[in-house]
Amino acid sequence: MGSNLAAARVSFVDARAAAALLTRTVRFLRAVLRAALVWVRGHVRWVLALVGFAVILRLLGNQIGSREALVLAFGPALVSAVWATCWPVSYERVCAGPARRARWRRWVRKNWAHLSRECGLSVSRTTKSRTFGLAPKEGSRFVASQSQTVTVWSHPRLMDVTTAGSLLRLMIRTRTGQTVQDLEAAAAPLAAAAGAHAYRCVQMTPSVVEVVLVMQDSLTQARPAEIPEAVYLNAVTLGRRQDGAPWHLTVTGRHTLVVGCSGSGKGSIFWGVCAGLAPAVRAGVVRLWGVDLKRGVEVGVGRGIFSAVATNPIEAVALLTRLLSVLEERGNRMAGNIRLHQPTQADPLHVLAIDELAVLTAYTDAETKKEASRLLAEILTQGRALGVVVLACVQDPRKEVVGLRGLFTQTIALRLRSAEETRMVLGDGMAAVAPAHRISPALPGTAWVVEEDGSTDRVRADWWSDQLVRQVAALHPSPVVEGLPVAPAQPADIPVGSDDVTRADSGPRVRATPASRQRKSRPHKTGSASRKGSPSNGIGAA
Ligand SMILES: Nc1ncnc2c1ncn2[C@@H]1O[C@H](COP(=O)(O)OP(=O)(O)OP(=O)(O)O)[C@@H](O)[C@H]1O
Repeated sequence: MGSNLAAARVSFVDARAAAALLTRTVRFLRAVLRAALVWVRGHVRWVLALVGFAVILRLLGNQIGSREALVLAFGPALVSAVWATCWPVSYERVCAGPARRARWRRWVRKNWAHLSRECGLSVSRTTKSRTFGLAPKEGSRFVASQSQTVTVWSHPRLMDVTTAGSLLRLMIRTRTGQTVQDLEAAAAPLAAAAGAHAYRCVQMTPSVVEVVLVMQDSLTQARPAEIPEAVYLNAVTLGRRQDGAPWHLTVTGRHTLVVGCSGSGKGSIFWGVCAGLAPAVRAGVVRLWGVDLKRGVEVGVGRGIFSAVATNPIEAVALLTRLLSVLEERGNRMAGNIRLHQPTQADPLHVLAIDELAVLTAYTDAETKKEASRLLAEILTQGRALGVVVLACVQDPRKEVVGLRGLFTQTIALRLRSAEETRMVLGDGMAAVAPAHRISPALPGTAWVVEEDGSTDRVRADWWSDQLVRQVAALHPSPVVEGLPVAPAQPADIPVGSDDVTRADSGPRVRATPASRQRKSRPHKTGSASRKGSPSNGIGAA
């Protein structure tokens, strides 16, 4: 009985293994067949010519030649299909990628005259031409001329066509009477004709423009962020550009405004900057100040890397007041000595990161709003040279919501609701070349940015999960906790008396700034904060 059961179990396991093997084999064969069909479709002329040749040979009675022609027709399809199915990466690198790029280049070169004409880049003029020839007349020949009207086209010169990865680059020189703006205006129809996902124009010289067509969208796949290890001050790597190159955002000396509707992925950029600076925070050369007006849900996850956190408008005003005092003290110290602040451990770069700026500048009571806007405007106007920079995220870019929009020196447009919003965020005329309002909701973290040279680029931020943020916060905690001004009436709420508390647990030690010591004992000057009483526990406890 027992041996029967064991035998039945063995045969059941065998049957399951056989079924699994069969399923895998069928799947593999289906994938090979699909790849072979793709290959045949891409080389249809080659296949048809050889099949035709094989048929002719067979009709002529040459069996062997006919078989060889068929092997030549379908052999490469089979080899490519097996290669592509089993080793897709090497197939793409060695075979499919170079062949595809060569096809793009050939297509542009071959069709340039047609493309340029259809995209409105060429002009034509009609001229009369006269042809001369010999005509017979009464037995003798004489020279006769014939006049006809011909159309002569003049195209901009296609100087070079290059490819790299999924990019097709066309270097175009204007024809006489044309401007680079004409070339840029034709980039959209050129991209549509080439079936490109996106495009951008870079002006190389006063008469040469490089049109970069993105033939395959490399931003469709979300990519998780990596825990930063090196100390970078000037810039952080936020994700990738549409050509696959890393997307670096300059932090030092810039105030950054991130605009995107709900769910557009502002969190990725917020954490890309804050977590990207975390090693520098731990080293003591950067100090992060967090204002999270979504009740602290965003900053709460990685609170450890912040020196100070505010989670409601009242706390935010207190935090801004404190930061402004740091800025003023630094300004007094720098006056007449240096013009641009250089971050050091004793004198770090201060980064104020605000999530949901609108709560502070539009959706709170009038007095708090006014005070917050005043403080923020001062920080924005004076901070750049004094080593205090701002990163602010907001959903609604309208002037009545973000009145300080013009004081930010760089903007990132995530998914927006309308072309009008794109214009507000990126500037006049940008809705056509950087259409942030057309970003798919399925691609959160995708944004349009305007480069320093005025060119635009599409980028996608890497994805910061809560777990990753927590890991970064645990790995790179801020060695300093800023004490913020509190109203004397309720001093017990926050760790008063420890202005700059040096954390005992980890990281390099950073001494308190003289300013913070001076301000420690002063009563809070800001009307709204002191009026409303003490900020809650959210402040000062990083
Ligand atoms: N870079 C990214 N890559 C992939 N998915 C992302 C990325 N960024 C965000 N997401 C996804 O989009 C969702 C919304 O992101 P996020 O919370 O950052 O949006 P938000 O703009 O801050 O929205 P809200 O203003 O409503 O808080 C996330 O839960 C996540 O699933």
